[in-house]
Amino acid sequence: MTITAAKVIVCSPGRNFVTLKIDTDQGVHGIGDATLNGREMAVVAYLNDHVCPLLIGRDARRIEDIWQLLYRGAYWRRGPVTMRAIAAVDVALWDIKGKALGAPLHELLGGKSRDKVLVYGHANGADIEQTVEAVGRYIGMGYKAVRAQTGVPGVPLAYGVGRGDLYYEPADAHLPTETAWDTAKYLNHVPKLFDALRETYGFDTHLLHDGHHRMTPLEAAQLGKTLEPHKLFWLEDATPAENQEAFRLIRQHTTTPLAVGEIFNTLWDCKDLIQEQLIDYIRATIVGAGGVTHLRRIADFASVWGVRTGCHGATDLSPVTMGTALHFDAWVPNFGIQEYMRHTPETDAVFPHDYRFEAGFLIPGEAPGHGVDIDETLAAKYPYNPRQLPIARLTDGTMWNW
Ligand SMILES: O=C(O)[C@@H](O)[C@@H](O)[C@H](O)[C@H](O)CO
Ligand SMILES: [Mg+2]
Repeated sequence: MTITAAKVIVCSPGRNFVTLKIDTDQGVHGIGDATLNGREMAVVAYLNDHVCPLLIGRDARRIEDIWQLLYRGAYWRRGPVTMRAIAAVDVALWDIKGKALGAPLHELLGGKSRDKVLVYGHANGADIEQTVEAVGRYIGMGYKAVRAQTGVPGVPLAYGVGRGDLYYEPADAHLPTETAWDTAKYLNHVPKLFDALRETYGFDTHLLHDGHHRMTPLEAAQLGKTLEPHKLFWLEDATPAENQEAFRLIRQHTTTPLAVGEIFNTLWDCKDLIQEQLIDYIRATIVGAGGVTHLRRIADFASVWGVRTGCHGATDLSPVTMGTALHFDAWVPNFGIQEYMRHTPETDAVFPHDYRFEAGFLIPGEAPGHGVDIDETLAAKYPYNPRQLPIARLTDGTMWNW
């Protein structure tokens, strides 16, 4: 089965997506996601100029060899651009293999370990009252797990506070929106949110929270300790993780479960975090971490150390990544949870898919491959719309982590 064409499709049905379509001489095609929020065109160039020409004429069945070709063969390893390009090729090839064999992706991985995938939704509000109401709406929709973020008094445009009920897209302007940050105010305020949530809804719903890389390790340790009585499912991205050792300090001070990894690209970004059991959940996902082939390697390594998966699932990961992740989640033995931020109806129409939400779970579906396609005619109606993620500055103007 020979690869005859590889085409990059950029579209913006509400937000930007980069999609790779690979054709074969047997009439079977596969789709992969290569979206890198705010830096999309770098991956487009990487694919068009350096990867697609390498694929033509190769045997589409040799997924592992093509993965190694793109990883080792470039000489320059790792990084978000390279690994997203590799992920797009890898996912398209798994899709082709599934379609050629008439098997859904989870069958190729080893079959289902579970019939449905536990997901968490995103509830947020400008203040505690609004966030408590938003969490109630998610519980009303059947969610068993909800991430809660709230505005912080004195911190304009705090992370995680959306503008609508269901949809949240932080990449909102051609040039980055400036937001403010004050960790002391945040640390005083957030525990009050979780007091209110536990008082209102009890302990039957899993609650999660995202620190979005804003705290120092010691501040994160303090927050983790304060939130112990609230029994979070996890505290995410408590501190930046370039320095994996930073998590040792947090770990030594709190039993609040820790999750990190949405910006990780390879196993090398989380090797120490996992083998020293400094985290409980690894949040790397298909598009960020080199596709099914590499994420499976990370998950297997994590399983040795009792670390569970918690794939990133924000809206900047296209339905192609979501569909693929759900097959992965249905198979992976050390599954934890899957993030699920809903795509808009415009996005869903451009990417017809087989997965569906049912009472707090997503069901991957039984279509061959990953079950997600692209409607190219519809996609062409939504041209690229340059958008960047916001930046954050401390009150004295110092650049901080958004
Ligand atoms: O946990 C999450 O989903 C967030 O951290 C993301 O929304 C993140 O901000 C975006 O993926 C950035 O593009
Ligand atoms: Mg996050």
